[in-house]
Amino acid sequence: MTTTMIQTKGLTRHFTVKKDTVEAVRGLDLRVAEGELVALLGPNGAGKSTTLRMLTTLIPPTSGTATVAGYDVVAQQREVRRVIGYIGQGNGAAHAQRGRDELVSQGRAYGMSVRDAKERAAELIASLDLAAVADRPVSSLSGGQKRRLDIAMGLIHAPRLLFLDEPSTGLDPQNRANLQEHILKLRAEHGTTIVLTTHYLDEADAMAERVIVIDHGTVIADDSPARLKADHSGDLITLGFGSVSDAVRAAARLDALEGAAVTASGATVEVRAEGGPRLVPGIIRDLDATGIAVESTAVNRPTLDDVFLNLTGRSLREGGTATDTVSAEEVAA
Ligand SMILES: Nc1ncnc2c1ncn2[C@@H]1O[C@H](COP(=O)(O)OP(=O)(O)OP(=O)(O)O)[C@@H](O)[C@H]1O
Repeated sequence: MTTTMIQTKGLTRHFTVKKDTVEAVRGLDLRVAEGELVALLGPNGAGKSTTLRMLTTLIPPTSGTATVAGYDVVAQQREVRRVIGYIGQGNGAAHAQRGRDELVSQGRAYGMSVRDAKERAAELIASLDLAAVADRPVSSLSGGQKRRLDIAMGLIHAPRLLFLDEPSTGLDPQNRANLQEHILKLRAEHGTTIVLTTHYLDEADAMAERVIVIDHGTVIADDSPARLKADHSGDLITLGFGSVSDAVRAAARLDALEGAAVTASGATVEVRAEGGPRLVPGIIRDLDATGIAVESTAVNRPTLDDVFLNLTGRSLREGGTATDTVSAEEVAA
């Protein structure tokens, strides 16, 4: 039996803006077990931050209930705060201070002795790779180093549960990869339960064993990235033809393929189906036999964006979001 770390029932939060009501979170039912690494994935405005802010006691729910480590987020705020670490969007430490001093002050604020706070700060500085910069003013740190310091601040009191709101927003790809590695290491070393929000598809895919997809304040899917992709999407086969009429004829023929969704656009036909790489040779042979030459092929694996598109009819992708698209050769390999 796994210990429940987070349990919400009908968790709801409304905001009133002028006379309008914004239903930021609508009746969320969630359970997160101790030790899980869960990503809340959704577009801007889906309700991810509002959910975290309720779970971290920063704002009360409009209705519904939530417990964290067995404590009620409304009635037992102090107990909840003792067991969690929260790294919001751009916490930003005081800039003239040295990172190490920031960490010790934060530890003291949690009631740690100076000695314990110093010891823990030194540990975190080492494990988050901050040794070279910990004694410099925070204002001189790079974005990636500041974000790692934010994480150290959230971890100073050794929380059992860490909330990370958009941990890598504003970081370049190298720093993002670096940060992800640090988070995974922390978890491996301390068994910390981690809940992070992200709208980076690749981040959710690479880090989380469980992805909770949120849209308009409700959960629309909840599973491992691999299962989500297998259940809600298929491979995308793109076929290129010499003419629009060939593409139209090919699409008509491919429509007969069981379990496949076919769309034609110009001289290109897209087929969404399971087991794409295995289907392609047969498709080429079949079309060839009916006098339609396939000029190019590509097979792309499904991404979490395809899952979201399939579930909502909209794309989650925003500018700069990486994909896990691979070429036909890689798929076949
Ligand atoms: N303090 C507030 N007052 C009014 N509306 C709010 C407030 N906070 C959030 N909202 C609204 O609630 C909805 C959910 O916002 P929330 O910040 O939770 O989304 P999100 O999924 O975290 O988005 P992002 O990825 O952009 O951070 C949005 O429509 C937002 O405008």
